[in-house]
Amino acid sequence: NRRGIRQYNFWTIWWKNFNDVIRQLSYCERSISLCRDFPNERYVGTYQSGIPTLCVKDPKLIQKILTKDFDHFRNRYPRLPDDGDPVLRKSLFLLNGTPWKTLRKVASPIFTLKKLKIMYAAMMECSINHCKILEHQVAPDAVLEMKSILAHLATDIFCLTHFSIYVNSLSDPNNKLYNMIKSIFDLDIRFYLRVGLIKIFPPIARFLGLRVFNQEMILYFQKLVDENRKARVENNLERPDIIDLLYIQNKDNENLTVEDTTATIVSFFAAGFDTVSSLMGFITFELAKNPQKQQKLQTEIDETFKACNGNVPYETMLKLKFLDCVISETLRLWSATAFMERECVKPYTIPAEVQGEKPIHLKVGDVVAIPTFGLHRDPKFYEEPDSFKPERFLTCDEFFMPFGNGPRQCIGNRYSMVVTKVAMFNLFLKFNILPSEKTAKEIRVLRTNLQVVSKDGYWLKLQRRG
Ligand code: HEM
Repeated sequence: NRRGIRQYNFWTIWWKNFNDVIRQLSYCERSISLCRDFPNERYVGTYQSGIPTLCVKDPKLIQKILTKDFDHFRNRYPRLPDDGDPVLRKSLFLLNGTPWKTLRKVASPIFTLKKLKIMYAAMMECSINHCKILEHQVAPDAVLEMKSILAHLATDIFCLTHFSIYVNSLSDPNNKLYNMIKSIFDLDIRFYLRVGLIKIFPPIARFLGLRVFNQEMILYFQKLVDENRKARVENNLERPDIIDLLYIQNKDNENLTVEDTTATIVSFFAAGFDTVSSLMGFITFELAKNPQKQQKLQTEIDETFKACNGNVPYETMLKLKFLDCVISETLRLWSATAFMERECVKPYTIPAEVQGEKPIHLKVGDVVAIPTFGLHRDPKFYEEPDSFKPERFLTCDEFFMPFGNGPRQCIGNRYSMVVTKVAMFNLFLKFNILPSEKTAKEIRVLRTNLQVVSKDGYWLKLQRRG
């Protein structure tokens, strides 16, 4: 209020906090209510665990903050505290300043469309194999929790495209690598207690040797990366995968330590694995609830499959229009995070533009949040914002930032799109996906997860197609 920023009044803040605790609302609901309660404000003042935060809602201002004025907002607001772990500390997601810039420059060329083409055959192989296992091992019309089924597929694709390792986790659920990847997301009460203690009492946490992430998992990945790198260098091996692109083909590889490479790979898994399997889970859920859209997608898939004699080239896969619309509409409705955050690293002024506004002076350390989830469901930008209407993306040019924007946007956005296209193409080619008695009427988002996932899972019926 002192800086001339509108916010909820004092009692509403307390009432909303109380309501949040009682009803266990998710961050997504907060993101939506911030957008809908202040429809005409370009920005709103809010608090996150007591930290004053400027919540920016105006697409033009957001674009400026993320791109043109990026120099003022280079850092992501650190949600996870620094626990001294040499691997976590070097993760692309958490790095800031020059070390972030250097690593981002090294890692970005991995994910060009040309480089992703190298991995397309591996993605196709895993996906076709996965569907074959489902066809042979799962009873017709079985009701399955689709996210966990698709997490097996994501594991297989991630492991083959990162390390050239075949995991086949659906047939071998005890596979060590699969279980290590799953353990990244063991965000149980112990995880939050550890993070809380490291944040609030760092000396005690250091004394107790507490770390944010499971150290067995970090050491496992470190060993895997090290052995994988050594085997390639010693045997002059070339592989169509991310280790090859990041380390072997990289001219700056001497500057990349095992810790850098492990941290980069772990951050790809941590940032990408759950988001990709959730996206695929949400797509199956939305299409099960909207059978006409599913049929429309299957027509596109069947025609393409026939036209290519069953061998769909990479370029054709990328051009599938309706599949693209289905993925975009799902990303709009179910953005991976409720808010994106930046920390102000250089004083910044937001000039007054509208009557009643004052210039806002942001200081170093101030936090800016962008309510992506709420903006994607804002009726100002999207008609019937809570409905699943993929066709809107044939013409839509409204606010749409599922992968963020600017130099700190998601590095894996193209990779995610190719993996999801391949996986959904093969799945809907072979199966119809239908609701069952176990299917939730509507999705309730899990409050305790850092990413947007369904609390009740994605229980759906898998029916083989003719
Ligand atoms: C559907 C899948 C995914 C979604 C929706 C998603 C979304 C996002 C979002 C919203 C951000 C923050 C962007 C910003 O602050 O501007 C981000 C950052 C990031 N994502 Fe993703 N992501 C996905 C998959 C992946 C994958 C597959 C990878 C790795 C292969 C990945 C790696 C990263 C990394 C490393 C960052 C931090 C980048 C940096 O700070 O330089 N993501 N992602």
